[in-house]
Amino acid sequence: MKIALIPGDGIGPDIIEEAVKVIHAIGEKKQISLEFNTYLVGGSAIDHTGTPLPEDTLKGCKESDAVLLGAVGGPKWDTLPGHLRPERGLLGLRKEMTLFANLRPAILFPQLKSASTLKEEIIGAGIDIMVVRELTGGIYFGERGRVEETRSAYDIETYSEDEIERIVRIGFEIAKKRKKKLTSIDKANVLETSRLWREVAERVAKEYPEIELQHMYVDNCAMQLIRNPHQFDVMVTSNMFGDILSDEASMLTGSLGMLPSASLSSGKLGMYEPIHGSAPDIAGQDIANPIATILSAAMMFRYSFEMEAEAVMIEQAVANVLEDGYRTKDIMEKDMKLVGTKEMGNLIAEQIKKM
Ligand SMILES: NC(=O)c1ccc[n+]([C@@H]2O[C@H](COP(=O)([O-])OP(=O)(O)OC[C@H]3O[C@@H](n4cnc5c(N)ncnc54)[C@H](O)[C@@H]3O)[C@@H](O)[C@H]2O)c1
Ligand SMILES: CC(C)[C@H](C(=O)O)[C@@H](O)C(=O)O
Ligand SMILES: [Mg+2]
Repeated sequence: MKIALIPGDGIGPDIIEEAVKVIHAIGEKKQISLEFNTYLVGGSAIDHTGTPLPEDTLKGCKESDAVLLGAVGGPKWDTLPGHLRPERGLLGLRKEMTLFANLRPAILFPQLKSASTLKEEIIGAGIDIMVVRELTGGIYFGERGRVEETRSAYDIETYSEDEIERIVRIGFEIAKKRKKKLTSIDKANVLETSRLWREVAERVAKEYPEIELQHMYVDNCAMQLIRNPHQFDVMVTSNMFGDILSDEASMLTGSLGMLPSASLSSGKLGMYEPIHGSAPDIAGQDIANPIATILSAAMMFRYSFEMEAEAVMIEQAVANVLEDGYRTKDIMEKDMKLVGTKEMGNLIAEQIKKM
């Protein structure tokens, strides 16, 4: 398996190093031959090549079986003009690789029940929501600009019927394998793109009579997620709404440092990335939680390599380490054992070796 690594900026290199340890542990255990190649995207790419998305990165990623990315961005590059921002490198990579479907599972490990922002009586049996975020369209990719005479700026949201249909279908297909409930989130009381989104979702729903489709406005959804997260099984939504709602959902599971993601195309090639950013405030201090990235590696085995047993092995290793009481700072609680980024990675890799 050929894996492209993009450590990126801030805590990116630290968390990728730990995920690589875990992937190696699986490789050794299951005798899988692994080839890693490292590429630049984001701030580090700007520093070395002058552009946030170098050509050889794009080529290398397209020629790999999967891409594992840490995070990009940071204050060092904040004053650069928009087109040179590190984040544009990441957006460009997703677009060039047609990674239109971003799966962001928000799952609460039972060991972290008291780290969740939810009250114990609301958590009940646990949290398991799949956020399906459209990733290559909408306002993040629309026309944008400034009108200097009027000191104004604009960002345009556009969605075509085809773009909506392909992501909504992914939502239905995932719901089919889960609890058969799909919530489509929009702002159809205001936005024309959302009105089209709803029409398309309704049309596609006719092909999935076994799935219960519900529409919800995004503002209400932000509140319902905290009030009663159990009403959700699969959520499907636009690029920007999915970005925001998935960060919100992460706190139900204890920390932003716990949430992985898979960015998928219609083929097997995918990119796997934690949902959090480069966390400049804690970079280089050995305190970042590497679990979101390690769980993203599990998703890589599941979706790009179609190795479900290996994916489950990684998830089980994470659960075992949490069960043994080890915690990074962001999920630390009374009577637990505080460990750093590296130690957490070592513990999870050791669990795999013991399995
Ligand atoms: N996918 C990506 O590469 C990505 C995603 C989001 C933000 N960003 C970029 O990252 C930079 C910082 O953005 P931000 O501060 O708004 O968001 P962030 O996600 O980097 O951090 C938000 C907060 O969560 C904490 N946090 C994040 N990941 C953590 C982890 N693994 N363990 C422990 N704590 C963690 C941070 O310390 C911070 O307090 C910006 O340049 C932003 O554009 C990149
Ligand atoms: C950094 C940014 C471009 C990115 C996004 O908006 O997709 C991030 O917030 C994420 O959630 O992966
Ligand atoms: Mg985000």
